[in-house]
Amino acid sequence: MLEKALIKELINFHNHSFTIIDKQENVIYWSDRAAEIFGMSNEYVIGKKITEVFREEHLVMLESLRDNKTIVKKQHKATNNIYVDIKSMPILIDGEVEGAIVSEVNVTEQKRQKEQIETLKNKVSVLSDNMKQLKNGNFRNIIYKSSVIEHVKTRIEKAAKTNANILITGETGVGKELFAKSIHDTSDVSGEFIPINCGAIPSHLFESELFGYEKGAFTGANREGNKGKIELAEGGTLFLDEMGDMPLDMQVKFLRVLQEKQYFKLGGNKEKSADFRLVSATNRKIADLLASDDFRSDLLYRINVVNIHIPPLRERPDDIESLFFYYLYSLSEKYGTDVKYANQQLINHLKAYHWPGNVRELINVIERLVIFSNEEALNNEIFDQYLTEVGEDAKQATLPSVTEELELKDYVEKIEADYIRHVLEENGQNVERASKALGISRPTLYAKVKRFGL
Ligand SMILES: Nc1ncnc2c1ncn2[C@@H]1O[C@H](COP(=O)(O)OP(=O)(O)OP(=O)(O)O)[C@@H](O)[C@H]1O
Repeated sequence: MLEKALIKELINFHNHSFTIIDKQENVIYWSDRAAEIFGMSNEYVIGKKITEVFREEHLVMLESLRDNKTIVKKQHKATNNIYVDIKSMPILIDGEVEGAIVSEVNVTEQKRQKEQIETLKNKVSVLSDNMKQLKNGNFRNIIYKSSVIEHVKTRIEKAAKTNANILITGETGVGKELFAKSIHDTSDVSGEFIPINCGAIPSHLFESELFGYEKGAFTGANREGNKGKIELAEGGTLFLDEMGDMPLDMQVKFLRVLQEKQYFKLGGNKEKSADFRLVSATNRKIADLLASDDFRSDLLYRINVVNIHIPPLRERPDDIESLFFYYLYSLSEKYGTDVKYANQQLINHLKAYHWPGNVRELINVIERLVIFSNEEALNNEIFDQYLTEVGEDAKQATLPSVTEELELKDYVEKIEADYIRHVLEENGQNVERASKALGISRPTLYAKVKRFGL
């Protein structure tokens, strides 16, 4: 009796569980630790076929039983949410396999902590980059890590020193207004930055918005008259956003201002001089503007002396992580919540998505994650749901769409990086298994992971 009790104590002394099956694959021993790890009682498991208790693909001990193999595995997925270090052996009697024994120790928590540490390390590095960025003079509000944006910054610094008219192009939400502001901040001008959104002003009000009006210029006008944006921008920068939407009749009038540097206020008879630096922006392609009947090409040539193109976010995935953590912090502050933990899988998914709405879309997604994640970690499902909502397959690695600015080798590299990221995820970030699935050696995979920053 005492002996039996002692053996039981010994078996449960460490954190290892023990399970024994017989030749018919029935469970004949299930230790207390096994019951603890898997949350299944002795009474429930003993006598059952092991395949009734666990899914066959998770059962290493069947290999020991069927193939007479000893197997030692680190971080084996025992169930959908439990990871164990495992050792499995056949039980031999007179050289015959009569059963199998498996011993497991639960490492789910260690695995979770290791992942958290990895993410925290990434966070710290991204945040320290962002800190450097915040000290980055006139570009401090622009968060980036990519060499693509570094290149844009260099072009802006050169262009801002001249008086040339600048046209910023780029898809919606890439941050054209931020870059316009940085041009203003970098220029040596004393006046203000005056933005005007050409797409948002009804055409009958456009002229008075831009040129201003004198007292009593028209019925309903302000008695004192009004300053137009051109006057407000004196000695500073006039930023015409969505320039492609300027009404045609205004285009003619504005072109005259640019040529003559003079204009009349509405209802005024004294010519005023126009003295501003012009920065315009459009999300239409220059070639489309030139081809269309609703935009004058002579005006386009005038405003596009220097072109600054802001590439879409999908062409600079390095910026996604920096922007993500920057906005995660600022939006958590805005909503008065703790900054929640973001696991690597979420970051990888964010980096793989093609962001047609660019940074604006990313900010909206982060806002959702901050508002609707209830646990201590951000809820990945919120992003999956979002992808479904916008018609994307959440599980599929997304292919970058073709753009004219991308060279073939860069496009191929992006596909390669996306696919490797996808296979790594499918294999629980296990480099050994992923390298086998990809048909490349482990060192080659490591080198690629490092190069693509996966
Ligand atoms: N690199 C960046 N760092 C920080 N915030 C950014 C960055 N790029 C864009 N944003 C933010 O993304 C949002 C959208 O930017 P913005 O309005 O400048 O886009 P846009 O290119 O002018 O778009 P649209 O063509 O639709 O007007 C803004 O809140 C802006 O502050």
